[in-house]
Amino acid sequence: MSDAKTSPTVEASLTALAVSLRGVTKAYDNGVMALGPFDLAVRKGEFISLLGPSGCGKSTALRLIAGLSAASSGTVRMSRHEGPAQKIGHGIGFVFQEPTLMPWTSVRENVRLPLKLGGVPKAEGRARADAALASVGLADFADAFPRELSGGMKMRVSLARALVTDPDILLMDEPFAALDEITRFRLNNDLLALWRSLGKTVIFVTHSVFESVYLSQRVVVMTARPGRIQADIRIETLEPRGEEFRTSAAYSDYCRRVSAALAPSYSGQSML
Ligand SMILES: Nc1ncnc2c1ncn2[C@@H]1O[C@H](COP(=O)(O)OP(=O)(O)OP(=O)(O)O)[C@@H](O)[C@H]1O
Repeated sequence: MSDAKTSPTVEASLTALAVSLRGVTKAYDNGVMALGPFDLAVRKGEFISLLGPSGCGKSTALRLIAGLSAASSGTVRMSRHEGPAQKIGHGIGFVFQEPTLMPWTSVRENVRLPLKLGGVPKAEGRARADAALASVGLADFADAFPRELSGGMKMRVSLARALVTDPDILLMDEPFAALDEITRFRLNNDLLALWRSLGKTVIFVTHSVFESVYLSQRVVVMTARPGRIQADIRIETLEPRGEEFRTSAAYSDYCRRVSAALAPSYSGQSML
């Protein structure tokens, strides 16, 4: 994260950052200007949400951070990985909207996949997969097949697969969007508990104002495409959060503030 000319003070603040995007733009080959210029700094251990209208470039921003796609201009920087120099997955875990599990093999083997691809010996991989499954409440389902699981359980498996490499940063792209509300609330609570216990940096993409306020320490509201920062709202409340936060006046106030910040991003957009 450091430049040769960076001062010690700036260096100290940079090392506390997990991710930094400066003046980042992304134009796709078909000419679509998807993002930017976009600036974002995420501190280590922070939980932030990216919120914005459909097509504003949220997934694009995650893909740039993950290194799955290159920026057209600007800089994307990640913190140095702590631990093994060549960490599997480069210190990043990605959870997509679809669980994308292999239907022909067990839950354990699905979770073990990144370790298998990374050359981790089978016995160690199985033990780590079982530990990751236990962390998402699925210890008893390691031998099950994906078809035997509910939508929420499949998403837990997907989360376990992202955690199994012990990433520093967890990128989540609308992971709970397809789930019913009760399942979503449960997963929200379990994700917060995991975040508190594991201390990962989480960047969470959602369309939901309510979900973003419930989960995040900061809600980053994006403009319509090409996505830029419209507002960056810190959610301050007593931790740990739970159902009493969801029904509190403070929660409603934050939801109103975030909705108001989001409204201009929808102006001129057809609701059809
Ligand atoms: N590979 C690609 N090639 C061309 N255009 C793309 C590509 N991927 C995304 N786009 C376009 O870039 C814009 C931003 O897409 P992106 O998926 O990042 O938005 P999003 O905010 O995540 O949308 P949603 O909330 O609907 O998932 C859209 O107009 C999309 O059509």
